[in-house]
Amino acid sequence: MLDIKHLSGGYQQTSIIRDITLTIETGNFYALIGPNGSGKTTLLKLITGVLQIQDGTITIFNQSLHNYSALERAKMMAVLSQEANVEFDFLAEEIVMLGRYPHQKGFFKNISKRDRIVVEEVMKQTDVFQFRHQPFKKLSGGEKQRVLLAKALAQEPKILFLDEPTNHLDIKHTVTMLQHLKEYQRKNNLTIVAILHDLNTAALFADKIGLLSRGKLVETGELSILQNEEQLRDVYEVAIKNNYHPIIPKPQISVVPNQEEQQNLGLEYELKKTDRYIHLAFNNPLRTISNGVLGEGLQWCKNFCNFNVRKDYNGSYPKGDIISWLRQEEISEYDTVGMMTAVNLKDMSIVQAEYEGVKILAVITAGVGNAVDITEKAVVDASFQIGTVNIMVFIDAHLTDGALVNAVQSATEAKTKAFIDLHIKDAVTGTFATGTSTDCILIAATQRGEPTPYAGSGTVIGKGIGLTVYKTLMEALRKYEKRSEKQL
Ligand SMILES: Nc1ncnc2c1ncn2[C@@H]1O[C@H](COP(=O)(O)OP(=O)(O)OP(=O)(O)O)[C@@H](O)[C@H]1O
Repeated sequence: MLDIKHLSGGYQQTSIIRDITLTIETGNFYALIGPNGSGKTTLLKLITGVLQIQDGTITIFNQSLHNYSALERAKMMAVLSQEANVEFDFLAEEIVMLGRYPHQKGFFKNISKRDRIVVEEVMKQTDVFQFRHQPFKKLSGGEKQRVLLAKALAQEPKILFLDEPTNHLDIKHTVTMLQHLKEYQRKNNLTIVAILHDLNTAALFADKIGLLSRGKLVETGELSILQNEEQLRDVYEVAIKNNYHPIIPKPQISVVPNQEEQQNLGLEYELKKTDRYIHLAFNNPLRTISNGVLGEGLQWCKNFCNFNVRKDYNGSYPKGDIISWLRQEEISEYDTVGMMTAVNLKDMSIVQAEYEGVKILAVITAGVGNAVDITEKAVVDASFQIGTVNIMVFIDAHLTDGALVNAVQSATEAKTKAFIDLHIKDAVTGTFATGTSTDCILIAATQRGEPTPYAGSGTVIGKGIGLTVYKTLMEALRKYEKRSEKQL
């Protein structure tokens, strides 16, 4: 355990670090974050004994730092400093071997078999084994950094101090280096104290965080420090929005730069309609939430497509099919929400309305062959009928993520109401259907104006969505009904 109490210190008479108290548990990966000049490197230098402390105490494994001899310290802690470009006139392997020095015995410090094994192992782990016979100075910045990390690991320290270890590394080597370090940390109960500038990297790999500002510790503790937008904004003097990594439950942050004023054309779009597909193209990306086959979840999209498929379509990779159709039409697959339907696209309904100054557009294709009452226990009939409701709602307003979810709810309530009013039934249970088994929905907002947190039935936008979706869906369902009757 590393225990720091009321620590102050710096250079000559200047106190850079002021009254810092913090504990780092053994086996933790502790990330020190903070803006340039906040004192991170100075704090590391005080902890590693490079700088004299002016006040306070540092206790490592229950002993004052000052009670350790130089050799004991070298065995206990290794440092990977920022000075990766020091010009050593050695081969890469010789540099790494220097890390074994505190473990070597005798006057001549002979290299043992174990030294060689450790050096080979750490060089492989840091992906520099292939450079072992090359002069250190001829390596690239990132390769040098990895060789110096290998040297630090060769020391087999109990505490590893890293000053911006990923500074020169590309994304692959950043991730692999930190993954190796995590593995090392777990296997050897290694304590890592790392200065990291990239807060998202810190969030992915650190167990605990310390936030420094102007030589003071603003906060130390859990990763939730990275979710405090206000505190980060005050310390870094830049607007920050927190969110989550899409795959793993770790916080991530996005900086919000001052945007150049861009013309947002609201709900202006071009509509292309063929027998095969409907395409609405907007000039500006819209904030979207959808369960589209393509572009699902929260995204920013400019293109919205609904593709017609045969009634017996049974693609094994529908997303891939949509991507190939988009490519044929030269529509970017990266900012597109793509849906599928077996409904005749001639029966698409489109309604634009305005409610207290908010414009709302609904584009719907509807069939009810797969109508289902979601509250009944019956098994869903898997046979494919022409029967999907694809709802696209475009709103000229600024919706928060929560409001987007609210909007999905409002549109869904309107859909169910239309089903009930038209007495559409679940073919298996005979009860009123609440939707169909493969319904798709998109809410897209222009994000013009002030953010609004709600879009439920108690709000103008929510009501607007409800009324527009209901009207559009009723029209689409009537068209579907007419065509079905004709076909009978
Ligand atoms: N050798 C030195 N002598 C005097 N002052 C120094 C010295 N090194 C750094 N400082 C000062 O100490 C303060 C903190 O510097 P430090 O390098 O600890 O910050 P940092 O948080 O690591 O910054 P960065 O993110 O830019 O690396 C700065 O104001 C810096 O000018």
